[in-house]
Amino acid sequence: MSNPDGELPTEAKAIIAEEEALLGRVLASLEAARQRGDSRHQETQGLVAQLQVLRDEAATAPVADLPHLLHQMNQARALLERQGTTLLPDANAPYFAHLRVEGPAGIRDYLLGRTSFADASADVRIIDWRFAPVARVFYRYGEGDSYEEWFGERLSEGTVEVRRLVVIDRGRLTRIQSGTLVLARTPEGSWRQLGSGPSSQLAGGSGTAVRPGQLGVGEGASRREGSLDVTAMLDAEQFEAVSVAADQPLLVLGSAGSGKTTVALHRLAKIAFDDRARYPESRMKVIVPEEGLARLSRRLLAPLGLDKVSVETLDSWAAMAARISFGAKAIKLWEDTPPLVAKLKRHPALRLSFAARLGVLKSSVTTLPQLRKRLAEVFTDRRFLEGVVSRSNGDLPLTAVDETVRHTMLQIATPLSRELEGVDPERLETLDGKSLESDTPDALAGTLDLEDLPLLLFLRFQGGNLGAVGRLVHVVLDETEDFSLFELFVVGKLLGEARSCTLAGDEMQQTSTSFAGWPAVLAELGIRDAATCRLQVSYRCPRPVTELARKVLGTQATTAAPQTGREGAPVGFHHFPDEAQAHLFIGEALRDLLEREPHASVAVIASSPDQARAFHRVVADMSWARLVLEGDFSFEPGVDVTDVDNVKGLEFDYVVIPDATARAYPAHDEARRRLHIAITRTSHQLWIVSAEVRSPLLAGS
Ligand SMILES: Nc1ncnc2c1ncn2[C@@H]1O[C@H](COP(=O)(O)OP(=O)(O)OP(=O)(O)O)[C@@H](O)[C@H]1O
Repeated sequence: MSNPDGELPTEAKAIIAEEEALLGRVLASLEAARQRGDSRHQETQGLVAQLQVLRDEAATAPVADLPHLLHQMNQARALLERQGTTLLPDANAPYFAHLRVEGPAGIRDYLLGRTSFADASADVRIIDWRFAPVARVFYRYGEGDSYEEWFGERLSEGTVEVRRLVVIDRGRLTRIQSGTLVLARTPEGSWRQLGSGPSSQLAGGSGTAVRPGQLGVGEGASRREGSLDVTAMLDAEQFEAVSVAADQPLLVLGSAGSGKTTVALHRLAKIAFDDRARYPESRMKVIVPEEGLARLSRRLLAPLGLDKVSVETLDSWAAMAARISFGAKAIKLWEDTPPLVAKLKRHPALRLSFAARLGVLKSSVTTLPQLRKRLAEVFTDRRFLEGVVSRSNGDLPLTAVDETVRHTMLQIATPLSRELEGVDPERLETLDGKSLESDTPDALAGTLDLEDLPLLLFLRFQGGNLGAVGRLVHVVLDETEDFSLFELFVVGKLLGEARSCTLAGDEMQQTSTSFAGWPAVLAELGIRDAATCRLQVSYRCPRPVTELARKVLGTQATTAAPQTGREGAPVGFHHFPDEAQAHLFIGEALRDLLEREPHASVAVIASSPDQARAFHRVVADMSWARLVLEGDFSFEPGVDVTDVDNVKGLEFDYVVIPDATARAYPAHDEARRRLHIAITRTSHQLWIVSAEVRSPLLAGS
């Protein structure tokens, strides 16, 4: 539904006029501030003006209100002291929400933004969403609600008169959302009213008018700079979680797309802002399992003002921590550990076996060569490994013992190059110029597996400490269900006694069977009293997608179904006799889609890198097609051809699963979770394509 400007209801026209006038006032006020001097000076002026307003209020306020006003003045003063690096609000997008309250001081308009600014003479108040007490009113109450909030020592009561989300793009108002009323400016400059209802509450909204067999619902037809800022959209439950005291460990649980990453990163922003001295950015860290999510997290942190916080993948973090801890310039790593060996080395059963052997493992041995030797003894000790397998309750097969011993023997063998020391180097090259070791088991000699690093750090800690690895004041672990207990142990030691951390996770998205459960995760980190929040609303996926995702999970769905208010296009199922036909069909559909919707973000999520490569050949010559197998997503419009292991935590307008076959996704718990992850990356429309034998997980769909 859309109305041209002239046909807008009177109420809508009044809202647009009011918001335009407000923005005009803000921009004029900012321009005046800018002209009065450099922005730093003006920020000072803004805060000084704010202080002046508070002081004026204090002069006439009842005695009972004074503590509250003094509290606010103190905070403004603290801001003044630390505002050496803060600037005026960005005139391109100075705020993202408008709140009008009728309270003890009469009617007041507040604008929520990322940098505070006040101009009393122009009646302009931009407040920082992280800091201003009144921001709580915005996040906790709806339009027309009466509110009661403690600001410092004072109970403030009033009514929320206006609560609107706005998008300002390059200094121009482009979107207003007031309850279910959504108004958007067209590229031609007129205003139209978009469909009402919960579907329009997400970025871009979603259409349901899809022709059968056609991919695309119009989301990528034009550029989307004008989408609502998620900071403005945090729901009351999410804001509550963001506001949990910094020294309280917080576990954020929820189904795919419920906003766990959003909450964890906003909490980080709030903690950094509230107490910069205690929580400097340089000593906070975000650790995630995959490169793609690391890149996305960096992109999300930048607008929150946290570009200095380091975001690392588990592997790069462990490699760096090990190098620092052991004072080693480089550690020769083998990144292609056989899957079964990797599974054993990350399994909770190994942690239990280590615990049982700690008496033997505990010693003053702390150097890398010594600990490496100790680890090699463990991984060639069949009796010990059989114990691990039996502790895994059938999760690890007995063949894991042989594989681990064989792999370890090759790693501890003397590298061929050392054995052949003194021999003419030219004679040690093969005909194609490679070294004698490459591509042979000898290449393994002298290497460690990536999975060994947390184990070595664990062992090193038993001997005393972790050496020079820097302490952390707060850490965000995202997709925590994929961290091994050894990794968690090391993180716990780096956090020290304070244990200030945010753990985001969803047990239904574990990609291996090594998840030991949330109590074990907390215990390993040394946390006894975590606050827990379980996010209830699925924001990313429309209803047809969440419903299919639940069905695919089957008995693996361990929690209640999330609420999902958003309708959307039905899931498209397409089956072909053979793979070549399926690929051709998808290729054509993508070409057609990208012609109609050049700004769409699409993922073709295959079950494995080989399958991704196979499909990519079909579209390789298209400028919009990218093969992404190492998490190197660009987040640009176009098609990313990738595999399930790359996409955790990410989202795309359109998702195509090209190989929903019985081979790729058999009736197996791990396959259920993997298919569920691929499915839930969808923001707007999902296609499931299969050839030959269809996956049994889709039976009845
Ligand atoms: N309150 C909200 N209103 C509207 N959109 C929201 C809200 N909270 C989060 N979102 C959006 O929902 C999407 C999913 O959020 P996010 O990635 O944080 O979820 P997640 O739980 O971490 O997902 P996953 O389990 O897949 O990692 C994002 O596009 C985010 O901007």
